[in-house]
Amino acid sequence: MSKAISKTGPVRALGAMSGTSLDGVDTAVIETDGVAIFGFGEVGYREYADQERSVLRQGLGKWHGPEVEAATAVVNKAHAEALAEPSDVALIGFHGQTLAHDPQGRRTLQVGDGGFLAGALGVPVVWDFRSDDVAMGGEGAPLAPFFHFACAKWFGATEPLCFLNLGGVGNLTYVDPSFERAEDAGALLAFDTGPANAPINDLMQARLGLEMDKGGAVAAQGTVETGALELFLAEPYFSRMPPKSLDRDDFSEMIELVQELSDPDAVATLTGMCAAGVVQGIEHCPTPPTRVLVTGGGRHNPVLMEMLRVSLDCPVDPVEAVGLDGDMLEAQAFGYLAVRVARGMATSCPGTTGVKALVGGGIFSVPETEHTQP
Ligand SMILES: Nc1ncnc2c1ncn2[C@@H]1O[C@H](COP(=O)(O)OP(=O)(O)OP(=O)(O)O)[C@@H](O)[C@H]1O
Ligand SMILES: CC(=O)N[C@H]1[C@@H]2OC[C@@H](O2)[C@@H](O)[C@@H]1O[C@H](C)C(=O)O
Repeated sequence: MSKAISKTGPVRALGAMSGTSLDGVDTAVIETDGVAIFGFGEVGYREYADQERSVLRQGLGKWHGPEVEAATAVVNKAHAEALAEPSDVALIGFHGQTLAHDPQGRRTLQVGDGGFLAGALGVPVVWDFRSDDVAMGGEGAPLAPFFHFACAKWFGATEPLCFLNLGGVGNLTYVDPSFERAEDAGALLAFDTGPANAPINDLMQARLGLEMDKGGAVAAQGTVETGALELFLAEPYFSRMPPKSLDRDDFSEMIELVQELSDPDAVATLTGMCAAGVVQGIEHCPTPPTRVLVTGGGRHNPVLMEMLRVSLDCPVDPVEAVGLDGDMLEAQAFGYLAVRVARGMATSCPGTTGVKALVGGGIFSVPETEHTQP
């Protein structure tokens, strides 16, 4: 297989994402020239074993030391397995696992070694997508917005709309598809809306020994406690102008706000907090979006989706409504971004991460030599 990436035309790239929920590695093929999407291909999923997940969990919030090394080994092994198929790809975009994120301190850590994976898989790997943006004063997240812009063009959107990712953390991208390029000032505004599923999962685990509130079944039995919700919304994060981003556990103390509540009321209230963060966030959009397209695991939670529908003035649908795959959008995004990095194109801009100028972040590692800048 040729190790060089052609300078023009579509590339078949494989993206991999290990998200803040710590459930597993999503992989997805995308065909793109770094601007337009030409097609979507095979998808895969490699779940973390319980023991692996607990190693990752122990690494959360740490920047170095044995826990970080152990988490790196888990991420390397899981991705070497997850990315072995399909083999006929020209490039891999490897996000890694975020252990810690502190843009104000100009540091962010996604573990996993792209140089090792390039050697193991025999395919060039783009990785460490966030560090350059953070080093240049950006938030380092979210990075999916350039891909969201391409998705809007792909399905023929003509009016401003939002993509909402409800993973462990929530993030929103406002897209104005009347602009020609994602880089154009005003085409994109993006930011993290607040905690999404992470606190719900944490509470479900701590109280009921369950991984998640499947189908919103527990929340559906409860009532949102408005006092706790108001305290949550008083957090300065919500009035801060975007772009802005969060670490997975930045709001971990919110569980204390629901400590005295019954299980159903506590879960309902955490679900309400996720929805309220989104509703508050949408107020920051330059114009009201004509629709909200929801991606990530939270779209499978009907209680959460209904809370959004009753509070927002536009249709709220899963991204499947426009032919996209909400379980794979982030993996596709990092395949897409890898092609942009390989071709020297930007991956973030002032509207997406608050960085002062366009940034094309990422390390490009080829199988023979490691850690080569593109
Ligand atoms: N059927 C379901 N019912 C309720 N919640 C669900 C369901 N399926 C998934 N979820 C929630 O979605 C979470 C997984 O979402 P997702 O895979 O988008 O997260 P992630 O990609 O790891 O996070 P992030 O986008 O923050 O990096 C699960 O941990 C769970 O909380
Ligand atoms: C630092 C980090 O890993 N951030 C993730 C996280 O998960 C959701 C939200 O917080 C988002 O900002 C980002 O991921 C998506 C893929 C992004 O960069 O667009």
